[in-house]
Amino acid sequence: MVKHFETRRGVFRAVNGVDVECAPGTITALLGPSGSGKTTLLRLIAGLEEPTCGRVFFDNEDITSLGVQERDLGFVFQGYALFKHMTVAENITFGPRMRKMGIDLDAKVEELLKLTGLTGLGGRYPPQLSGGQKQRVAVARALACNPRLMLLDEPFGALDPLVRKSLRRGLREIVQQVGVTTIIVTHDQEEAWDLADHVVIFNKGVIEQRGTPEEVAREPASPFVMNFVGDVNHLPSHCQLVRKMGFHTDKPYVMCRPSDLSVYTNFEEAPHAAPATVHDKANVGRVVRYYLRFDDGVDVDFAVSRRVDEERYDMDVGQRVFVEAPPSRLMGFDYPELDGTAVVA
Ligand SMILES: Nc1ncnc2c1ncn2[C@@H]1O[C@H](COP(=O)(O)OP(=O)(O)OP(=O)(O)O)[C@@H](O)[C@H]1O
Repeated sequence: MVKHFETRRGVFRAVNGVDVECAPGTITALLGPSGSGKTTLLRLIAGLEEPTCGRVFFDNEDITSLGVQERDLGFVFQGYALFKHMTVAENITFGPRMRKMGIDLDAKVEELLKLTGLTGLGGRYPPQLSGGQKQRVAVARALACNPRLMLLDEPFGALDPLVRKSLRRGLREIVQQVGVTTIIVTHDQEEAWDLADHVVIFNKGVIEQRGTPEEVAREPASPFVMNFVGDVNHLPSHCQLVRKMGFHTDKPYVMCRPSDLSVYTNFEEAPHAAPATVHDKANVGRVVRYYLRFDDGVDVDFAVSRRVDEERYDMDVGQRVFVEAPPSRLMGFDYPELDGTAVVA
């Protein structure tokens, strides 16, 4: 799929040759920085945007020339786009009524209210609902026509973190029960990781990596993905730690995850480790975060759960420590490789 936009500054390559396949009944998350082309791809799949070139298939059926209404899709938009002057039940049955589906509408409403945990709220109007309830109405409405594919664009954007978390779990259960193939656009990694069977990492209109959340987290395919997915330390590649670990790269910097560091409090335990001093310590919720400063002045973050900290570390500011990082978990990079800013040509 390719989508170029003509702009006053030149041709904007919003989607620049991507190929995505979604297995039936699974959730695929399109994840990437702002402007990387996720929403544009969703709109191309939906038929809301015409491709510069490329095709969309449902199984072997080419649906590229079908209009939005003919594609059998369910949408959940960022702001939900509920009809304020209609009740929840009327919102849910809007699609089936328009399409004259000839189904038992009351039964459908009851089924979808139950599925989305909204039983009893069918008579309310959207302004009488909480943000989370509105979001669930939007999901119920998207499912009302038994779509072949459900598309969600930042569906939890406007909600507070706790509500988002519980709705995510709810959405996953709903998708599993209904078995509808789902594509969700998000820039929130936690959301993608919690929800998706597959994640597709976008950058500048192309795919940097795709795989299960575990695969992408364990084996990032590029510095961009490693930096985008999870915490990383950036170190000069000639620093003490990198040299002591015997890691060689022709790039000027090296990345390593705080969780991949091994920290020892006795020199005897790790005679080949790089010596450092605990420079600062912060309790962040259930995590204890240490800031370690190597003798060459380079700093790294090291984070452990509070439980592990109590059992194993409990280090004090000023304490000497000895740090190792497995070379297989280090990655050389240069800053331009991390840049997610889109290109105008
Ligand atoms: N109609 C258009 N004309 C010109 N440029 C467009 C048009 N639609 C989208 N773009 C540009 O294409 C790029 C990709 O946009 P898109 O909305 O797909 O990104 P995104 O990854 O979904 O980002 P976000 O997370 O911010 O929504 C953006 O820089 C956007 O400005």
